[in-house]
Amino acid sequence: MAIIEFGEDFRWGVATAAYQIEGGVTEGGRGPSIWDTFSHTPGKVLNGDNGDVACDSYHRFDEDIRLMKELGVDVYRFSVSWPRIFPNGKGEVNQEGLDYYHRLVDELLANGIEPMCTLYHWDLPQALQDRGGWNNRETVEAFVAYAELMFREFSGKIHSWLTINEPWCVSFLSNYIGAHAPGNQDLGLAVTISHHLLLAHGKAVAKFREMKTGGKIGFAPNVTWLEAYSSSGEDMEACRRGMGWMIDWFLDPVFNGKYPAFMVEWFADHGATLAIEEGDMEWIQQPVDFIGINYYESNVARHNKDSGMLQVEGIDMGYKKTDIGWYINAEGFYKVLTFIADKYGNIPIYITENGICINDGVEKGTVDDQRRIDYLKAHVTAVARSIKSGVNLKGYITWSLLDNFEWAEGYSKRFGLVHVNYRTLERTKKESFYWYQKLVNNHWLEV
Ligand SMILES: CCOCCOc1ccc(-c2cn(C[C@@H]3NC[C@@H](O)[C@H]3O)nn2)cc1
Repeated sequence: MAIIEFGEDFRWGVATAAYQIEGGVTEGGRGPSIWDTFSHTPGKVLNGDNGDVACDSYHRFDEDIRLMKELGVDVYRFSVSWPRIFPNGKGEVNQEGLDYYHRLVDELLANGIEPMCTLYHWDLPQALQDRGGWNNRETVEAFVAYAELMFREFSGKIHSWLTINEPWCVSFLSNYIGAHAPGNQDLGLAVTISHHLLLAHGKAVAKFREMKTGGKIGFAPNVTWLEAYSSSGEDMEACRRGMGWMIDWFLDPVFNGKYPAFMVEWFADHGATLAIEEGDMEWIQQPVDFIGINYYESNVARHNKDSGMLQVEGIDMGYKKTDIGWYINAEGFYKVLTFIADKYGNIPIYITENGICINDGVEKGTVDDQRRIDYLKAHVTAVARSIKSGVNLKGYITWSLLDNFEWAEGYSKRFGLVHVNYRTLERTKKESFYWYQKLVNNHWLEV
């Protein structure tokens, strides 16, 4: 057995998101979001599931925080439901919504847990969607106004902020592939939305700097690693396109002030062009303090002209799969982290999401999720390897504390260290909870 060690200043956490855990969708003055609309549209979410109740964390966050305290985590990454703060997306502020998040944050601080706040984790106020949503530049300004209010309201309490979670999912998964809310399938629309998301991010960062409220701010792209099936140019280029879509398209503008030319050209060849206005790129490249990286899977891929818009075909190499069908490949985690550090300079990185869907149920009062322990062990080891290789990694936040509403998969897919019975809302600690507790408190693990 080998011992993998982490420094005492390396931070450990758990992550959730508002629409996936809160419930209480008509309580406390909350307005509807696009995920309320989408989940209540027949056929959009598996089994017709929705977030109306979810884990009922709107009423049970004290219990959730007791679990975090028992884990011993340093950080809780949660998201704020924009329509709880601005029920109509902008204009009138809902004080009950602010009060709820003050109670949550105060309880975290009272338990010595640092709040890391994601401002946008996909639950756009429906009122803004009715006016074009992220396709409308008005939504960019509404996001900045929302961010400004949150920075001011929680100044002194929240010191770590993330603007946008997984902009690839918000733009391309939700408006080109169409699997997530609002479910459009238009590449041009998705490309425009990706630009507006980056603009919203950059303008919010600029507002954060202007307000001088203290703390750090970043954003949380989701990434993957695609290993080329062969050393042929076409296979290597296919993998660059696949990763360029998720990584370079979002990080190049923020860190280098321009979109990757090879992707701009590829999208243009498919009828999707960027409408960049004067000053946009200057807003987008506002320096961030850190970047959140969300990683789940990687694969082997090759060129296939008949394989979708990108002409990238994944190859089943026989890697073990999770219960949501994603490949398990911790080597890809190490490779993508070193790739990002090499390409974008050694910006401080938090892993803001990494975890596995394992649907094991409760037996004899526990969940023997050894496969989750194996996944976490391998991926935390990849994090340690990255640190030893010079990647400026500051912390690891696992997805997720609780089983929760996994978007279009509904409640069928379980990512939590804690099992949730969606009928009784009873929380049950899984074996992985105790494994993570030991890692978090020891700062080392045996592999
Ligand atoms: C080509 C067709 O593809 C159809 C589905 O394609 C995807 C891709 C990616 C995802 C996805 C889900 N998650 C986990 C979440 N991250 C944020 C947090 O809320 C977690 O619940 N990350 N990525 C889902 C579906």
